[in-house]
Amino acid sequence: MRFDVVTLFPAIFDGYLTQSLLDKAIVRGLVEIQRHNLRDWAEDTPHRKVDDRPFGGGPGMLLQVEPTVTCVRDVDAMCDVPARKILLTPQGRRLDQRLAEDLATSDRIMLMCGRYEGFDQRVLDILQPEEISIGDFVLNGGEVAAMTIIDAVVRLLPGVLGDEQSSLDDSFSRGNRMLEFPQYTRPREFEGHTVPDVLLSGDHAAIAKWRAEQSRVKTIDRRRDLLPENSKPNHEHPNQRS
Ligand SMILES: Nc1cc(-c2ccc3ccn(Cc4ccc(CN5CCCC5)cc4)c3c2)n[nH]1
Repeated sequence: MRFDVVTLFPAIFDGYLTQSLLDKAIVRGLVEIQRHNLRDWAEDTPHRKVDDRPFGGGPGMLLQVEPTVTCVRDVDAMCDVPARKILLTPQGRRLDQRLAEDLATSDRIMLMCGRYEGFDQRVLDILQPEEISIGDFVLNGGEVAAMTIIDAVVRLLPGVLGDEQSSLDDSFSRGNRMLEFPQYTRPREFEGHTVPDVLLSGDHAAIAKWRAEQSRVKTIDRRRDLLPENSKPNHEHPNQRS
């Protein structure tokens, strides 16, 4: 899979791209991440301006339609595979595991990271990107949201996580909607806190039963909304794919 990230701050991704899981996946050719600095498509030099004040007044600045549309079209044309265009915004469809699984089926994804007060509306009207939010809070730009999407998607790609780390039985994966059971490792006792005996018993049926019960109790306590009897569809954003 290839990600193309359009951003004013490509350096924000430096540390993230060298972290082990992603670095290994890139090295193994399972994923490719290309960054594109929107400022390289600015019309006028030397200021390389890509933002301007909103018509009608209001706070802050907006990213202008001309450099953005030109940039996205040029980036899209850099590779034969057309990119699934995603614009990060607080107003988008909420990212959840189902959407991450859907994104993981794409061959190429372009992540459009805005800054300031966002993009001129005509960027959305012309390019018709899918709009995705990572939660009901306002970040300072799209880059952290873009990294979140990359993180959630890359781990789902075949071969990225070793079999022993499979994402198959994550909470939320493949329709699983229960919270995780408590997990323990050595030592068996720490400051008087011990490991539940059942986990040391070697009785795999009893362990599975205990874990299922722990998940159920935790889910009822913290996220009743996840229980099958309470589930409701994730209302898709009007311009979202099905
Ligand atoms: N899930 C999620 C995604 C983002 C996100 C993504 C991209 C950008 C680009 C710029 N911003 C900052 C920003 C500032 C102001 C407004 C508009 N105002 C907010 C409250 C009243 C009107 C919107 C946005 C982003 C934020 N945040 N949270």
